[in-house]
Amino acid sequence: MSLQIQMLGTGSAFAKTLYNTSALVRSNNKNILIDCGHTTPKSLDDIQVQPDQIEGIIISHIHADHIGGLEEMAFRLLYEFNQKKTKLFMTPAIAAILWENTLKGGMYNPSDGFNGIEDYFDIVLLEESKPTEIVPGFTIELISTLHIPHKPSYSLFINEQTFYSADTKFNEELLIHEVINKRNCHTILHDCQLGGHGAIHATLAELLTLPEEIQQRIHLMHYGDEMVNYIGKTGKMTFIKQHDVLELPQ
Ligand SMILES: Nc1ccn([C@@H]2O[C@@H]3COP(=O)(O)O[C@H]3[C@H]2O)c(=O)n1
Ligand SMILES: [Zn+2]
Ligand SMILES: [Zn+2]
Repeated sequence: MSLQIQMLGTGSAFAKTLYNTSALVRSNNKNILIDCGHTTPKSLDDIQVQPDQIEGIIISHIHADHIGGLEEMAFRLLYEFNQKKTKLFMTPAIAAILWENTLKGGMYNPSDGFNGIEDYFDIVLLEESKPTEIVPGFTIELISTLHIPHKPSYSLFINEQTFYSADTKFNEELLIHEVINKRNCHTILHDCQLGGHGAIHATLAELLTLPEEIQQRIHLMHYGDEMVNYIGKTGKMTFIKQHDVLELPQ
């Protein structure tokens, strides 16, 4: 048994030199994506992983840097890979809006029988806050986060031991009580806005207020192109880079 996470991108929504923040989790030879932004298919191609090698995609929320690559993935599976489908793992709240609010514009094609999201993907609904083994050895729990008010968005616990924030405002209570005290996560992948104030993301200044023993567990992701100016200024936290691989505890 092994569990690895490889960052496909570590960039913010508007980064131009970094791919969108998303990750490839490998569990016992099954590949699962965490999010699929508009640059994710290119990043997968860089590491020579093809769409038909992806078992499924977990959706954290429906901003384009997290779901903008879904149309390409589905169309390539359909037209280049012999009508294969991949799974989409998401909560009912995301499922209720993903097709109508986003995918339908490009993918609605009734004359060929493509009327809805289930014509392109195998939908797997996940209950919020309920750990679910989605492939052998890989359990996720989706936790509602503070991102855009009234828009569903989720962080993930992986096997109750790793925290992947996706996009969220700084939430000290969640980090201390749920991530550290309750689950004692030793690996934390956290979004990081390098400057400005934290309207919808955790800022570096906010993350730096955490105790050092928590900071040393944190790998920063979802940062801007100006990251190079911040090397050495992140306390005990480190930047994870695109295509870096971490072995995760099981
Ligand atoms: N209230 C908001 C809403 C959005 N944004 C920017 O738009 C991006 C959408 O993707 P993201 O990765 O959530 O980051 C958001 C902000 O850059 C923002 O800066 N403020
Ligand atoms: Zn984002
Ligand atoms: Zn977002």
